[in-house]
Amino acid sequence: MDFLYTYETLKLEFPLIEPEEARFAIMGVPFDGTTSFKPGARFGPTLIRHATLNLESYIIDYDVDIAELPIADIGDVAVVAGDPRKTADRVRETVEELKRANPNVIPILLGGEHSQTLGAVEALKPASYVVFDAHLDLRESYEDNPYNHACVARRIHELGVREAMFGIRSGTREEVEYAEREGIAWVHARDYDFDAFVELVKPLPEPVYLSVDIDAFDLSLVPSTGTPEAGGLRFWEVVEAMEWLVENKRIAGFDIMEVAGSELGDVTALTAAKLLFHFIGAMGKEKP
Ligand SMILES: N=C(N)NCCCCNCCCN
Ligand SMILES: [Mn+2]
Ligand SMILES: [Mn+2]
Repeated sequence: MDFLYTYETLKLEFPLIEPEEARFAIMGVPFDGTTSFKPGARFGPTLIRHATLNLESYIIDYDVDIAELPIADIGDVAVVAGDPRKTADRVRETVEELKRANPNVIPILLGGEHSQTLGAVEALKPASYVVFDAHLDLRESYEDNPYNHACVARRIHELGVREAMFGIRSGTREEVEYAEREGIAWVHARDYDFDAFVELVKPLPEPVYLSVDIDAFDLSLVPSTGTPEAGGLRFWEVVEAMEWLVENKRIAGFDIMEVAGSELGDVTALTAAKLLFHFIGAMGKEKP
């Protein structure tokens, strides 16, 4: 099917199907118009798709071959350079088109700045937002723009979506106070463990939107990202949390954001690609 705002890109290497028939629909959002520190998020979606070429489609952990699952790739959303709100509007409209064509499909965004998660959340209207991130992203505005990537969790909270954040190690005093005042739960990367995750996420209402800002991981795994921060989470810590969510909660959508870089085979994209395959594999295992 055709979408108003997407265009064709590099695809995964195994056969894909049309979005109308798919259980998962991958879409790239190559937006980096408000990147504050390290550039290259516009290449994130392409770098992640390219990095998947290195991976087996058979996921050894789950005895699932994701090449046998119904996956679509609808390409990349055409961005409005420098305008995160207009681009997120296109993301929202694209996800709405997708859900109209196939109400059961789970959109998977590859980004691209975290600002773009807002468009998907607006379209999907989840009850809860679970996010792995180094940053609180609770600013009222950043660099004169309320739709900057550093404000995305605040905009989502304002929609009435319940939030829980993990891997946090950066924010302003105002953001910390806002979280406290608004009852937004977050766990510092230093304090993170599986039990802390389950305790906070268990009571959350469904469906849940799961967002992974790639900078949540330890810097050694994700050197190419917009605002890198030392001291993050291990790969399997995030995978184990994701597995619990997939087993225990209805998932509305998933994204892997803030992947940047300028070289094929970048470590960051390899981390993101493996996480992507594990998400699809875990979903394929749990709910056939
Ligand atoms: N959500 C985010 N990614 N926030 C990070 C914003 C950039 C903070 N720079 C502060 C630099 C002060 N010298
Ligand atoms: Mn971040
Ligand atoms: Mn973020």
